[in-house]
Amino acid sequence: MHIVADENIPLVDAFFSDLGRITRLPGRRIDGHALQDADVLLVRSVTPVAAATLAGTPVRFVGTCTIGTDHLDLAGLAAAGIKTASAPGCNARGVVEYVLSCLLVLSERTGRDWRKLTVGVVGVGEVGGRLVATLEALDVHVLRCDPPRAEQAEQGFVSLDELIDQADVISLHVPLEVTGRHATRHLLDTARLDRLRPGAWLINSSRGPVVDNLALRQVLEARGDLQVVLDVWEHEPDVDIDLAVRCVLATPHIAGYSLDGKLRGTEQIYRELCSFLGRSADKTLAELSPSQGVGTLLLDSATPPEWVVAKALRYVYDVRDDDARFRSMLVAATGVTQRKEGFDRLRKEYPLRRECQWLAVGLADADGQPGTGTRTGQCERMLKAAGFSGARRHDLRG
Ligand SMILES: NC(=O)C1=CN([C@@H]2O[C@H](COP(=O)(O)OP(=O)(O)OC[C@H]3O[C@@H](n4cnc5c(N)ncnc54)[C@H](O)[C@@H]3O)[C@@H](O)[C@H]2O)C=CC1
Ligand SMILES: O=C(O)C(=O)[C@H](O)COP(=O)(O)O
Repeated sequence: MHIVADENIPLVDAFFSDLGRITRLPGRRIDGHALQDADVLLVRSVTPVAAATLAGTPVRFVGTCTIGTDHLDLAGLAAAGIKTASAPGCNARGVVEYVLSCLLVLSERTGRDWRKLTVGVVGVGEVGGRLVATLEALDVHVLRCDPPRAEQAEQGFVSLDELIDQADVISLHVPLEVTGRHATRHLLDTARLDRLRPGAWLINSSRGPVVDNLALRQVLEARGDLQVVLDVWEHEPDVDIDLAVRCVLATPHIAGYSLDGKLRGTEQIYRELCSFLGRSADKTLAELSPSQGVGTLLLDSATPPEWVVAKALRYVYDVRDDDARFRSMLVAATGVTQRKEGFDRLRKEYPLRRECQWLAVGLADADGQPGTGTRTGQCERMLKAAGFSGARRHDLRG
């Protein structure tokens, strides 16, 4: 069996080499020509796959090691008898940590405490659902908007227009759907962007075209009060530089780029392929992936819990690093080609990032003894709510 795989799928050899011969290619260079004798195609989000691309090739299975599937023509591939698989939820936690980091930075920049704001989450699936759960566990007031779920008679949702009227912060987590009753392309158009509350924060880490980028640039030119964070862009990797400079934070589609998230994506597609082939999936991520955490961070259990949580979050992931790298690439690039290459390079060479679960947070008092008292309890509770499952009272005396 011949497997053609995007070169940016980690552990592809470890998982798939027993199943067949693997050819690794840059995702944007995978086309019909490269698949002439391929049986299996493993992609990431940058490779559009239509039935026409695979016509005349032996490909019978297409797996994307991502959550999003908008780059796959699912209906066309199914009609052509080609099995498709994706990796639901694989990097959802990374996106939640990205959004939490953005909230910390926006708080610092505006002087508004994010925990006292109303956060509107649009799209309450794998990512949005985890974000809602985390924010609510941190006692943040959340509004949920998900018309497809609301239509299933589920309770607790508001319409998008109600959310826009009431939310101080809007975070988008919908799939990109170009057609249909719940289409999301340009879900935020000029009319809705104009109606954002004064000083609203908008975070888009879903897909670029969910926000009309030209309209957003024009609205930002007129409204300096809005605080916008974009991780995803219309026409990626060709980023509108005039829009990027108007964003408080701008990053190159890396919200979900924890190593853990990428590895889970590889494992999920390995399992899907084994099931398609009728083979048992005998390899596991637990055996193949790095098992070590990112160390221990000692924090003073007598300091306010929100400081403790902010410090631990910054230690694990700080979106300002990605923002700085992206901006310096945009400034250094001369012309569109270099900007596009720079966008892809930042993603390909993305630094090691682990998730909060891997950081052991030790809570000790100023004398190095395990924290006691109400505040330590609050710190522990908030750390666990934020995802630091390894938070403990720590004794420095050994
Ligand atoms: N920037 C990044 O690195 C990443 C981006 N993503 C993007 O985030 C998207 C969401 O991911 P998941 O939560 O895992 O997807 P999901 O499919 O689990 O959840 C999406 C939710 O959006 C809802 N929805 C659909 N149309 C809607 C509409 N018009 N208005 C409001 N809600 C609507 C659905 O009912 C569903 O509950 C992905 O499709 C992908 O495009 C995902 C992972 C990483
Ligand atoms: O999983 C998704 O959906 C994402 O948006 C991924 O973060 C995309 O990563 P790449 O596939 O573009 O590496």
